[in-house]
Amino acid sequence: MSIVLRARGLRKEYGRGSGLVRAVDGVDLDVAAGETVAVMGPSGCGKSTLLHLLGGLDRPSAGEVTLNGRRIDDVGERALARMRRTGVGFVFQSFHLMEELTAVENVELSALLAGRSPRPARRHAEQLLERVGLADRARFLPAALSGGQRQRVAVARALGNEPSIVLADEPTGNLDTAATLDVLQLFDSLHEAGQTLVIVTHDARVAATAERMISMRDGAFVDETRLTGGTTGRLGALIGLDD
Ligand SMILES: Nc1ncnc2c1ncn2[C@@H]1O[C@H](COP(=O)(O)OP(=O)(O)OP(=O)(O)O)[C@@H](O)[C@H]1O
Repeated sequence: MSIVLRARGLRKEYGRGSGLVRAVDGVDLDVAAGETVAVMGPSGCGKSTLLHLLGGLDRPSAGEVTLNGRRIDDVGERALARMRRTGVGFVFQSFHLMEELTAVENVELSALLAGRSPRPARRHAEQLLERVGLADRARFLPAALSGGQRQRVAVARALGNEPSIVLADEPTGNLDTAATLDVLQLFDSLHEAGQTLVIVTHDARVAATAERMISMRDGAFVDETRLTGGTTGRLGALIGLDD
C-alpha cells in the first residue's frame, strides 16, 4: 500500500501564555493512494488548520508532513509553492475562483502553473470541465454560475495540475441539498477513478460518504471508522437530507 500523505506528531499553536490555542494537537495520519478520508468535527476543532498544514498552505509548530515520501514542512517557500502547484489540489468552502477569469480559464491556470504549455493546458481544462458536467459553461464567468456549478469548476481546477491528492475544506458548506449531492457524486466519481482525497467537514452526513471517517475534537483525532457498503449506497442514503 503506497502512502501519498503522511503526518506525524503534527501540532499548530497560535498565541502564547493564557491566550495559547492548540489548534492542532498531535495528529498522526496516513492516507493511502486512492483512499477517500473524511475528517469530521465541530466548528473550531482544528479541521481547516489541519488541512492547511497537510497541503503546505501553513507551517506546523511541530511535527512532520510528507507528500509522496518528501517532507514538505521543512522546505523553503519556493520549493513548498512548487510542491503545492504540482502535487496538491485544493477545494474550499467559498470556491476561491478568480472572478475575472472564465470557468475554463480558472481550470487552465492551474494546469499552466503546474508547467503545462498553453495548448495542452486549455485542452486539459476543457476535458476537466466536461468531466464535471460543465462543458456548456466553459466561457461563463463565475458570477454567472450557481454555487453548485462554481464548486464543480473549483473541483475541475483542483484537478488541473493532476494532483497526487485533493484536499477539500468544507466543500459543501455553502451549497443547498441538490448541489451538495452533485458535489458528493463528483467526489465519488473521482474516488472511482483512483483519486486520493481528504475532505474536512462538520457535517456527519457528508463525512459518512467517505471510506474512512476520522472524528476530531480539540485539535486531536478521537475516533476512526472504516465505512463499508460502497459510496454509492451511502450517497443514496443522503438523498432526501434536509438543509
Ligand atoms: N490565525 C489564527 N490565529 C489565532 N487562532 C487561530 C487562527 N486560526 C485558527 N485559530 C484557532 O484555532 C482553532 C481551530 O480553528 P480552525 O479554523 O482550524 O477550526 P475548524 O474546525 O476548521 O472550524 P470551522 O469548522 O468553524 O471552520 C480555533 O480555536 C481558532 O480560533
